[in-house]
Amino acid sequence: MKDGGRLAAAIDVLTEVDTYRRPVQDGLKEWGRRNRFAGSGDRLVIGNLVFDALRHKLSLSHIMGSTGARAHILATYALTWEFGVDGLVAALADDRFAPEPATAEERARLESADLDGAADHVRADVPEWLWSQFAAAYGADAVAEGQALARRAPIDLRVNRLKGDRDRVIRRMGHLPLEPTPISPVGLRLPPARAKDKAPHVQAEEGFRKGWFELQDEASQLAALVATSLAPTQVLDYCAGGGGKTLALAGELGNRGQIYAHDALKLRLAPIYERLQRSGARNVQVRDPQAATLDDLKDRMDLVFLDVPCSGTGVWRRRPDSKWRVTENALQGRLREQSQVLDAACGFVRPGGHLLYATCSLLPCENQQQLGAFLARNAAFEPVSLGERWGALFGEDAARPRFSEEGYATLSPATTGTDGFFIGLLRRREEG
Ligand SMILES: C[S@@+](CC[C@H](N)C(=O)[O-])C[C@H]1O[C@@H](n2cnc3c(N)ncnc32)[C@H](O)[C@@H]1O
Repeated sequence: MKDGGRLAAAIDVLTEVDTYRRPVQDGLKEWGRRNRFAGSGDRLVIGNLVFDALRHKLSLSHIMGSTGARAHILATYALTWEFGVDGLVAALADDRFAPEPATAEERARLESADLDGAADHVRADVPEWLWSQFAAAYGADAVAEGQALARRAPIDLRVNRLKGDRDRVIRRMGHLPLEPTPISPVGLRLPPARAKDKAPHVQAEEGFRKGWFELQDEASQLAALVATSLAPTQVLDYCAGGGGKTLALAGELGNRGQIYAHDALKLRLAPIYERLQRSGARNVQVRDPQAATLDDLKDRMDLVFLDVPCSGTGVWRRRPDSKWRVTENALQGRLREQSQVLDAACGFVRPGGHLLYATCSLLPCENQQQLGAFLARNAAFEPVSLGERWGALFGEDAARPRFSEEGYATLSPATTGTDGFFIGLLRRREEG
């Protein structure tokens, strides 16, 4: 396919995604079934166009004076992908499967790419109903935070210290442009793919199959490093899911102590068994909720790690379609789950032990406010400031997240170059 036909296909897919609020991957699959002539390269470019259009949905609507899929896709090609108006006009002229040529008004709007007079949430590409929370939390930086969340994310790898170190992985994977991550000492980063390019499929690498590394954003790596810096020997990963954090904790604990991996949903734990095998971790016990209870762990854990379900506002770079699907109702549901998880899991912490609460959200209601409410219900716990530890853990020159009064850390693409992520550390008082 030429670019003209790909632009037409992207408009079709985006129309479907917008109309039925479908995940992009479903829309792409359906389009692929109906158009079997398209190759994988075509599907990649079509997908990239749709995802990038969704990243900038509000600002592109303002520039184009239209909320339609055609306007968004044409603007993505000309502006975000930097083919310019001439490049777009040429692509549309060059292919009989292309959409209609750009109108004079479309061309003029693309030429001026004017965001003057656009509201802040439009310039930030943040859904309007969430803007008051963003603005309250990030003040003068809120637009920059939103804009950083609208860019493509790099691919971060976490090197598994049970199997080697960062230098070895760089040496053995010299065909990829890997760079050490700026903050995490076990992270490696690949730059985001540009425009039509395909991101490298790192899971096809020999090193992945051998367990030298896992895919994991730097923010999640840092949460695990904060946790293991407490040198815990008994750890409960209460919301272990597919095991991303469990594996990171295990990689740092060097097979010492015991990690219990639990999740409310047996199905969510399914990938963990194969991942643990690949990683070489031998100190992880998976507690399937249907087969085992956690009663024997009450009051015994040095550390309870809570990677709770959340709105996912911090990972919009990776899932731009989720930005427009999240609803007030869903957010309220997550808030209820988070407080239930906190109340259910805190009883496993031993006196003097720690509870680490993490979300991939940038909304204070899911983060510091959720912990504030928990502390009001549980006098046995107190906050532990990460602000004072950050430099000692990651180096005095390391980028610093925003720290709340209590010392909770909020990481974000704009401040730490990571996904948006919250880490709050609490300690159970000795007498609690
Ligand atoms: C953010 S995901 C965890 C991701 C995982 N830690 C990782 O790094 O791959 C949140 C998990 O919490 C689980 N969950 C939700 N409610 C729960 C509850 N009440 N108790 C335990 N787990 C719960 C969900 O099933 C989901 O797997």
